[in-house]
Amino acid sequence: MQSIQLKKNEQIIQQLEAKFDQYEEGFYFASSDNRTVLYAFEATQSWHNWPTDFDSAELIVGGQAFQNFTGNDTVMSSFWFAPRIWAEFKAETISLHVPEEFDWQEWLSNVSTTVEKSANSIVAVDDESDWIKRVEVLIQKLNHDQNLDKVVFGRQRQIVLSKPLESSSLWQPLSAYTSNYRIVLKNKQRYFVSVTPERLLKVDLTGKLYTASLAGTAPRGEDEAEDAKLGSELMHSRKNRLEQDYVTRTIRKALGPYVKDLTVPFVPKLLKNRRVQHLYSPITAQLLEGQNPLKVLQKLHPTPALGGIPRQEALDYISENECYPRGLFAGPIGYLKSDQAGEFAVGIRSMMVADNRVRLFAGAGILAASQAEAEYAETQVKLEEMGKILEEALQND
Ligand SMILES: C=C(O[C@@H]1C=C(C(=O)O)C=C[C@H]1O)C(=O)O
Repeated sequence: MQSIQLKKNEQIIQQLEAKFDQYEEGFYFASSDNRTVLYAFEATQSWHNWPTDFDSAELIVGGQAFQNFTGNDTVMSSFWFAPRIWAEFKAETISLHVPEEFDWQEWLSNVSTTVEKSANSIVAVDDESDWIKRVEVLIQKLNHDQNLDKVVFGRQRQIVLSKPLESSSLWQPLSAYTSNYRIVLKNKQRYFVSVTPERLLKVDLTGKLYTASLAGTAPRGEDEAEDAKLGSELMHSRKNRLEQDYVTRTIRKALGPYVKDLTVPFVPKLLKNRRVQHLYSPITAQLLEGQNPLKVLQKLHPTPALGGIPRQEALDYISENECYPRGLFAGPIGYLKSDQAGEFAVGIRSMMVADNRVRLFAGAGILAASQAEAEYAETQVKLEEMGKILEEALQND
């Protein structure tokens, strides 16, 4: 491999975005703190489960299905790859990693940045109309079953478009979400797209580890006063504080054997997204010598923010009672470098695009004290986050 340093500019960014059309495998990852921006293309090695034996790869990228899905539906199943070509943003430059003897100038310029546009629109929507009923059944069960405390129950909105959605129309709407992760994973003609706020794991070169406990949701207010009121109600809601505390305790326990110097703030803060706000506790620790970030990731996933409590009972409930497999929704998605630095987010506020078919995903943590209608309203707002991106993308298409 060789790495070329280029001065960062709009034209190169557009060329990298346009490369998604040319490759069967592509990955874009921008972190919510905007410290990491990566583009990666073309698999030299790929995995359909947790990656193993990747000693010679400088970088691996991809995502793990929420529960290992064994169907052959690309992107619904786990997909990781070691890229042949990748670009990483630095403060003023872009470092382009390509094979030796590679004509990178020709590669960069060989793109068509003007895609032909023609109107695209939504022609059908299928929205799991019995979801509220199924949540009522779940709430009953949580009230009577001693062996189940929390289940994050998911739903999918399936949309048919009048023509396939072009990846080129996604970049502009995604770029507005600078306080969230922006992630695109392409495998064959399918894209998984996420603007998640949720970090699952970040490990830096010194082995410092960052994760977070995120659960409990309220909408954003129309104005500052209403927003502060909704935030304060969330901070003081017993049900939401309990839900978030479960997540924090489970993360602490899962990390225990692998880290030292674990710190968790005493009380959560509010994490504000465009349409929702959450209870949030950033957690830091130091990875013990000889421990590997992928192993820690496998121990963390799924946290009760996405699965439930107890873990296995909740996972069984999800696979038996949600209408469709989640695929990459709510699974870990990110990258790991050979120097063991890496970052993985949780693939929520997301959609899967397969030609002219789109699935939007959302879920809500259900406890015995939950109200089905309120949980439905919460998932509606969560669906909106990616729904608005889709609407804008259709206008650009
Ligand atoms: C499952 C989702 O969100 C998760 C569930 C939350 C909740 O129940 O309050 C909050 C944040 C996420 O951990 C989603 O957005 O689809």
